[in-house]
Amino acid sequence: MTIAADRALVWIRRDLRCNDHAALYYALRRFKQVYCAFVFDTDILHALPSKQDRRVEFIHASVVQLHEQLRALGEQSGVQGAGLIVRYGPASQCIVQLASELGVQEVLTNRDYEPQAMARDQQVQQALQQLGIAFSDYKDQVLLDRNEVLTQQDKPYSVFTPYKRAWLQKLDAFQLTPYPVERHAHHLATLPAQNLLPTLEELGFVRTNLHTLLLPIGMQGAQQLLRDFLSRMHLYHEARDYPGRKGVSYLSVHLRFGTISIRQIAQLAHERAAQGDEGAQTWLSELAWRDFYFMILWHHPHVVTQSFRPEYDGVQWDEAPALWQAWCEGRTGYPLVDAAMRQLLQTGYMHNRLRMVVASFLTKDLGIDWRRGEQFFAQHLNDYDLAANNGGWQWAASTGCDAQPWFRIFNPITQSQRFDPDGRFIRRYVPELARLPDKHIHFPASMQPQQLQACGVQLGKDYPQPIVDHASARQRTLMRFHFLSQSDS
Ligand SMILES: Cc1cc2nc3c(=O)[nH]c(=O)nc-3n(C[C@H](O)[C@H](O)[C@H](O)COP(=O)(O)OP(=O)(O)OC[C@H]3O[C@@H](n4cnc5c(N)ncnc54)[C@H](O)[C@@H]3O)c2cc1C
Repeated sequence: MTIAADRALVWIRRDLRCNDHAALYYALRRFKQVYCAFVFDTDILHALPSKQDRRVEFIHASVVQLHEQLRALGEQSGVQGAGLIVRYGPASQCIVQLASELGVQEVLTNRDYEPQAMARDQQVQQALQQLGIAFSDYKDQVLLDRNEVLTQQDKPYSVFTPYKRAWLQKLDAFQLTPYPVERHAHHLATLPAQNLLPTLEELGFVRTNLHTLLLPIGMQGAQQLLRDFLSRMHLYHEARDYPGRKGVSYLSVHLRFGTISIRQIAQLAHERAAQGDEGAQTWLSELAWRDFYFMILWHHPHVVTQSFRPEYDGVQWDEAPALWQAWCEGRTGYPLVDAAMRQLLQTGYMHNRLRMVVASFLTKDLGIDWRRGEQFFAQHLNDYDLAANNGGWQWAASTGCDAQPWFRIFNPITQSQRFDPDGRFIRRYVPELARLPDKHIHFPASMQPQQLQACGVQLGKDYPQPIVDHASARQRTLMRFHFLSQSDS
């Protein structure tokens, strides 16, 4: 193929890898010299509520790793001194300035679907245009893009099952073929002499407990997790709902920051699913949910602040500051809810079943607006992703597309009995209940004080009394949502 142009800049954002990378591949194929850059965006960093943030640390470590990977990739193809240019400042300005300094003809990047990021990209595109520099973006974050799976009337789907059916039909080998970046790596450019990577401290952040968690970082870490998951993917459909078991992939943070390619993992699942592997089939469905929520966010950006279904904005939520505080701190008196919230606070991760349980508990047992819970998750989840988080919260609160019906209310005790039957997960995060028998660990308030005492627990002192009575809370929720019964019937 003929190479027409001279230089390009690949702007890396939530795609912190150099294998199977759409924008990098197209840049290397079309340009003689390709630079890669990442900006620690102060517009995002300054808005974070704490200077101790596992995500910033994860990104920082992954950026350092990516720099090394790019350098090695260049060396394998005879290019010395390749790597990642790292800048700190408002991304929209830094990228334009860098593109101008390097004298590139085009900035290439992978497409983002969040409204704020799209506005930023538009601003960058306009600024570059004034300098005569082109801007292009590529599908990389998702398997099928916002307009690739539409109904027969060319409309976006709002129900998951038919979406998934159409999604699976479209998901052919072509969509899953990896981009062979390595083949064109001889077009990586040697970096300008001054290229220093800032330390985490220089970015104004301090270390968290990230290194103590079982969370390998960067491209290498993602592949390590994938290898582990591949050995048990066939059991996923049976094991995925039990937080006490190692049933899920734990890849979400890597998908969030693009340290792993969605095509790579989907291809592996697709091959196994085609051979009838039920675990792989179920896992592939979860990847479809991911695309589904990206698609919903893009077509319906109002979901960021409002209910997907406008009539649900009429629900009157409670302020309930004491209940809110107890939920945030994992002190509700419902052990599974408390264990889940403590897992989130201690590790930045929460199992999917538990996300559903605590979101239901906040909205339907405590009557608190889903947006507050969504924000709390946004602050604490390592894998926080606007599309999936908003989709998950609106599903649990019944305000979303294809959501849980409003009259279906999770019982936090039976959920616990069903999905953590021997209390293994509860015991890990609520150690004060460790000595309770399996039968009672799901709801200590049902035990006699003497029984509790024999297990070393005094309710109200060692562990809280339940902050609400589930049966009464359920009735209040049915009343709260009742005005919708006309429109739903
Ligand atoms: C209230 C609520 C909030 C959520 N917030 C987020 C969030 O901020 N970021 C996020 O990535 N996921 C979110 N999810 C979806 C899901 O809980 C996580 O993706 C999953 O728990 C991550 O763990 P895993 O990688 O081991 O998942 P696995 O079970 O191994 O699934 C593999 C991948 O599929 C995708 N996936 C799985 N379930 C969903 C789903 N329901 N919606 C969208 N994608 C899915 C994720 O990318 C996940 O990594 C939320 C769910 C709920 C109910």
